[in-house]
Amino acid sequence: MNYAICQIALVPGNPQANYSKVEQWVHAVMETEEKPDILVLPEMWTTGYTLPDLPQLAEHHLETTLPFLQRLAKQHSVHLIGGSVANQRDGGIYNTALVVNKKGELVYEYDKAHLVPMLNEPAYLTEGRSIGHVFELDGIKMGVMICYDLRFPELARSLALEGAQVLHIVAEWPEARTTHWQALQVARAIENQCYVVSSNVIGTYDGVEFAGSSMVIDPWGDILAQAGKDKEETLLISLELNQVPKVRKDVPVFSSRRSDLY
Ligand SMILES: NC(=O)CCC(=O)C(=O)O
Repeated sequence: MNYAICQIALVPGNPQANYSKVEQWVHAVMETEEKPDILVLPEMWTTGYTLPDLPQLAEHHLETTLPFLQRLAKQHSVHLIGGSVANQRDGGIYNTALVVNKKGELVYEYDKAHLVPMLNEPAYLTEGRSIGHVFELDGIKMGVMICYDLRFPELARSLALEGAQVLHIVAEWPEARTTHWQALQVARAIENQCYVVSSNVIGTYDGVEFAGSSMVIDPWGDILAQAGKDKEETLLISLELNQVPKVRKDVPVFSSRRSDLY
């Protein structure tokens, strides 16, 4: 399964500029020889972290991003892990991840369950009311977690128990905690024996510098690819999904679990 992972600098508070950047990126990446099957976008990529302005900037019920991604998915026949966007609904603003398959169908939608206090999300956003579940693309079970969710092993484990072979992390993770960003992703890959694929942003907003360092980690915990910390970049990589059952057989963590104890 060929992946293209997007690491960009967002234009804060300017959805039109970000749609245009992402559209150009999609067209460019679909012209590469790798012909990706799946593209991955970062967190809150339409607006960036302009939280106080979200009542004016956030779309309603994914009314702009969903048709935008559906059009690109169909045009290029590519699956889109569409990052997340600020999404107004039911009187709140959610940080909502969305996945669109290559036919342009919305196959998954998830509201960030763990809002990040260090970026003041709880003051402006509404937390999701359910944990994520797996979805399927080309018959492969997968999951999405949004940035701070990475710190909660319960979510990753629950997705793995549902059969996820790939966990996607869509993020705007700050540079100040780069050590955690890397270590937690490697940990989630090792403990769940699955691929971890992340898309983070670069640049600075409101005094917060973002870490870049988007990553791909295999089910053994080896880092297969990692972007730089301060430049826009695309990671192009092919995942060997048969590695997942192989690692799970060699180190049979799932059958050693004591679900009678916890
Ligand atoms: N956007 C985020 O959720 C950032 C998470 C973060 O800063 C952290 O976990 O540290």
